[in-house]
Amino acid sequence: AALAFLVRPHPVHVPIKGRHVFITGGSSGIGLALARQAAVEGARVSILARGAARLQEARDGIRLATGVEVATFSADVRDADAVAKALEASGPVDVLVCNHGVFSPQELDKQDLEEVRFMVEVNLMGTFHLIKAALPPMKRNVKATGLPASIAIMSSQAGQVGIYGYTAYSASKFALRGLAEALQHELISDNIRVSMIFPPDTETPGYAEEHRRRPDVTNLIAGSSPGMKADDVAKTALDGIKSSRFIIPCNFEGSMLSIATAGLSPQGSYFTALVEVLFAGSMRFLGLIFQWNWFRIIERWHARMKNS
Ligand SMILES: NC(=O)C1=CN([C@@H]2O[C@H](COP(=O)(O)OP(=O)(O)OC[C@H]3O[C@@H](n4cnc5c(N)ncnc54)[C@H](OP(=O)(O)O)[C@@H]3O)[C@@H](O)[C@H]2O)C=CC1
Ligand SMILES: CCCCCCCCCCCCCCCC(=O)[C@@H](N)CO
Repeated sequence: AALAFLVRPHPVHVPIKGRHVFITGGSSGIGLALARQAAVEGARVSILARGAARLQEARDGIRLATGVEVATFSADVRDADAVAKALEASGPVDVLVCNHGVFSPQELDKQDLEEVRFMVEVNLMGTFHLIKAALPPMKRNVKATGLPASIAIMSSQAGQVGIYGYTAYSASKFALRGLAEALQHELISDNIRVSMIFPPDTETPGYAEEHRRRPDVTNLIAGSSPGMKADDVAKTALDGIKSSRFIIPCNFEGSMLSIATAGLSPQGSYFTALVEVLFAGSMRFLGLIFQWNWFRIIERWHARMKNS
């Protein structure tokens, strides 16, 4: 009962029908699935990415599948001015989904510093650029309509646990956690909710590309969490955003991982808060078992490399 009183912020329903949903990385993978599903649910959808050709293909594909015309904006999220211009042109956003992301897995010792900078610039700074540009009109729109708005950030399970091969990627995704938790404090009085989505490996063009170069150890560790289809991640993400959930896990392992890494994140659901409190200890214990297994994988892998 104490928890029912404590949980903050109280959940609200964030409607998307008839509202402006702006999705970055909407020309491929999870972002494209999100755009398609938001269109089906009657949202006015805008998608942003760099490549105009893939944006056009995405737009045609969504029109074919749903009859809905999405707006497309070609910009690199690393360019704050280009992002500001795109958001100016798109009009006030009710649900901003910062889904864009790049990932080049490699041991840091072997990785180019330029690749590290690239992931941090796109995944972290790109998200700052989007939020900075979207906030003023979003606040005005919430005041005018009285409806809650949402800023959703696409993280990853590698944004909840750092694993071999993902030093820069995990760093960029962990940083987004700090951004999201602080941002929710700053925006709660404006009736703007913040959500983070934590998918496992997901079948997308980006993942297909990544899989070609990902270290075997990373494949083995990431394999601890069963992969998902982009449509399923998108559905889970949209449901969580509409329910103003702060932490949105995508599979069962992700739910356990979210309990093990709940930290002091906001929790609006009394039931989830109860589960977090009851299972914190055992999830930590399970986490230790996963780390025991991962270090065993790493040891055996290096032993094999030495002998070969
Ligand atoms: N696939 C997976 O296994 C998982 C993915 N994620 C996260 O989900 C998100 C989407 O991943 P996924 O669908 O696989 O990615 P894809 O590589 O399939 O698509 C990435 C999208 O982001 C756009 N994008 C990339 N860089 C920029 C940039 N600098 N500026 C603007 N747009 C950009 C791409 O378009 P363009 O290149 O034309 O700019 C494309 O639309 C990422 O944040 C990723 O970290 C999380 C967990 C698992
Ligand atoms: C209580 C303990 C339970 C723990 C079980 C879960 C273990 C998760 C292992 C890490 C998975 C990393 C996936 C990265 C996906 C990704 O982001 C890349 N494909 C690039 O996009």
